[in-house]
Amino acid sequence: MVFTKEEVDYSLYLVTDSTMLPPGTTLCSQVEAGLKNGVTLVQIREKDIETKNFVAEALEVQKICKKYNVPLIINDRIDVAMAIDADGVHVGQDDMPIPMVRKLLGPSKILGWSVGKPSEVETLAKWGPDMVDYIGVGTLFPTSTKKNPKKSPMGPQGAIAILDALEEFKATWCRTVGIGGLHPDNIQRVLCQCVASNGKRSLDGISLVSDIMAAPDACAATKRLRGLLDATRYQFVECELNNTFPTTTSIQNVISQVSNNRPLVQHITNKVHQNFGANVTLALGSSPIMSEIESEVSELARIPNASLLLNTGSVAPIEMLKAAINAYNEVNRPITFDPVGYSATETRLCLNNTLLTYGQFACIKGNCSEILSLAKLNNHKMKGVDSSSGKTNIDTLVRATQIVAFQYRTVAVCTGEFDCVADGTFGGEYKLSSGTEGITAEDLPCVIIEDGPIPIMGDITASGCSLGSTIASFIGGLDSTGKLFDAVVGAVLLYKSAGKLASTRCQGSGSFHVELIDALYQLFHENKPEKWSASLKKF
Ligand SMILES: Cc1nc(C(=O)O)sc1CCOP(=O)(O)O
Ligand SMILES: C=C1C=NC(C(F)(F)F)=NC1=N
Repeated sequence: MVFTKEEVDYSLYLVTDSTMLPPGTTLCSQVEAGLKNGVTLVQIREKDIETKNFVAEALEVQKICKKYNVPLIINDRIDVAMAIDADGVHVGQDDMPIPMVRKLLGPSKILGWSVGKPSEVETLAKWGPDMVDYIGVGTLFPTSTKKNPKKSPMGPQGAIAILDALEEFKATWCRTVGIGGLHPDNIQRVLCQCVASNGKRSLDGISLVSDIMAAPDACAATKRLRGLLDATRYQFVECELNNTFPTTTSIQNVISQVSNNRPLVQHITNKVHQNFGANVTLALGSSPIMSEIESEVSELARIPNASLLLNTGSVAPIEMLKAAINAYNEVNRPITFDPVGYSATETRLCLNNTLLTYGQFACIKGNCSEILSLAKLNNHKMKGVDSSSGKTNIDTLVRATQIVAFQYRTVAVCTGEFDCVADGTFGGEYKLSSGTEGITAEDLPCVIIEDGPIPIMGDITASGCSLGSTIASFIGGLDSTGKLFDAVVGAVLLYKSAGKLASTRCQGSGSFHVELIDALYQLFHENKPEKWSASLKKF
């Protein structure tokens, strides 16, 4: 049977490996279990195997694929592919050059290429639509399946760059599958985040090896993967993600919910912020815990209304930070991420990028420099960890906030004299292939919160960090009907209003600290947002 290229379903692409089979299973039994439960494309990949055995194995697998009417791709071995009349071939960058492979295979066979950087996309685009039919985009996450990996994990943000290159070089025919360390805990995040910046395409599927080949129950493993692919929503928090414009009433409801639910706000943060952050959290009727103990993080995440504030000024070891992200993502409890000094040093850039690759955040909050850097609109390094002194115009700040919200599928906050809040969650919706159907970052809902300059805000420690505590409290305190965007906007509006109020009452930076806590306490417990001084307007 010959498959026309248009009808190939790339959604769940199994790549085999006979070196990781659990006891009692065979290569064929694992492949068949996959095909029975939703695998849509199979690739035989054997690194060190005698050709005779490879051919025998390929013929066996081919027979099973025919039974399920699924195409069979051979990795690297074009001779074997031709010998058994397989449906296609997959080659890597160091294998036989694509034009030669195409010449041997003929025009109707499926030809796949491993792609790890935009320049390789430019090359395939130049070859045109008769050459590469699909690309394996990776390595997304660390994996032990591929030996001597030459590529370091690119994460979803790296995949976005590849998708952008396909759009830039107009390789519209080319399909894409993500690969490398894909498992149920990161697949929906990948499907959500890996969208081209023009919104016109997302991954056409995922490709994996060990999640199925090493599974003692390959049927169950495949069913789980199929379920994640067929879902249309990635609900990474328990509250509502659909966006409506926040009103004083909806913000009042948020505060009532926080008051009633008294969220546990776990702070993993820098030493300077700890004490003040805990007091801000208490002023907001919430319960702070400053724990950096890896072994208790799963327990804390399971406490009702738990909420994590991850402020990367913390010196906690990266493994502990990863464990915390995992623990909260696993139970759909919110994480507020504050990439302090995002790109001020190589160390911080690497740490923050790793963490951003590693988890899904309900909110990413930063100052102008941090958000501009995250949005790659700030090509020079940040000056220290304080927000940049240079004035950036509001349009640029809004765009940067929207880009961060879009690319990380989160509610992004950019703080400064004007605070911007943009909602990039799309209600948690995602689609294979068609991305956000053309909706781009600049289409995202964005609000601006202002109350005039409050210069003294910059004269105390942890004022920015404590907005993080406020956001984490508000998100953590939501009921399942509460809306994420309302909570974040409400937190920023309250914090700005309290800052202004405290600045009118204080005698200097020392009393400002105290007045700020009092103002937060009073405005929170009074819960009359219509009286707050800060203004909220739609961008
Ligand atoms: C075959 C392969 N190619 C990769 C690439 O990055 O090109 S990563 C990889 C192995 C993926 O295995 P697992 O799903 O077990 O992580
Ligand atoms: C190295 C590889 C990278 N990607 C893919 C696939 F996902 F199938 F495209 N297969 C490989 N063998």
